[in-house]
Amino acid sequence: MLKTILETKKQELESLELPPAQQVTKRSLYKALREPNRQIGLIAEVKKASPSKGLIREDFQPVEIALAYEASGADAISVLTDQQYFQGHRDYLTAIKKETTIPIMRKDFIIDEQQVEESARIGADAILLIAGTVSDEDLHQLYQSAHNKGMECLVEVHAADELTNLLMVFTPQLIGINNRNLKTFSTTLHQTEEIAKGVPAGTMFVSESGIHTPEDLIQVGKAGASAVLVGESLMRAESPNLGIKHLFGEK
Ligand SMILES: O=C(O)c1ccccc1NCC(=O)[C@H](O)[C@H](O)COP(=O)(O)O
Repeated sequence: MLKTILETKKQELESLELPPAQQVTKRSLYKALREPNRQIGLIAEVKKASPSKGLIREDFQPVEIALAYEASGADAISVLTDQQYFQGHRDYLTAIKKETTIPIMRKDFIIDEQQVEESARIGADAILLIAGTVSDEDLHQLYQSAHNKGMECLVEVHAADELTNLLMVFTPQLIGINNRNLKTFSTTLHQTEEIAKGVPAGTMFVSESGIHTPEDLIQVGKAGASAVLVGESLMRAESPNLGIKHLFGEK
């Protein structure tokens, strides 16, 4: 699936039109996750659909969802901007940025410098970079470019060897461990437990995907996760607020 998505991204790049730059202040994702509202930080994801689950939330009002996430104590928001596979849009991120006060991360498949510039122009405070989508050297270039434009990065890995190879090139300030197998779409939190062993001491990491319950939070927290990135379980909840309360075991 990842290969298919990347082929689509390359085609989209051929006709990418950069938007005018938004005059916005940058908010620090790193700072927000160093000082989370709860014992473990939450990046709440605005996610209408996905390749693994199809349509997740029919009543999809991205700004209202983001505002409810913020009001419920999320430390940051992840916004899917891929249209073809997730029914996202870059305009959702711009609109959410204007109405919120917490860091907004662009969740897309960023493989080219033009997409980094586009991310800055639409108002992203941070971008997701995914190991294995480009060479680790090119990933480092994109990482440095994002920082030069005032943005931060969540650098995501899906396997222990991916992390080992990445760390031979650079050490990201924030690492994401994705529990989802992008070939089978299955998720297991054992991914976090295993890959976390290779995260350098002092480097924050986020456990992503397949997180639904307070027990899941405890499990990845014990593995050392500073934060979690959660989409589906919050988007399927009756309301984002109730979804977050359920996730943290709050009344
Ligand atoms: O979610 C998918 O089906 C998917 C398929 C292929 C590549 C990426 C995919 N998801 C992106 C993500 O990493 C998740 O949206 C994010 O970690 C939240 O996961 P979840 O809480 O399980 O919705």
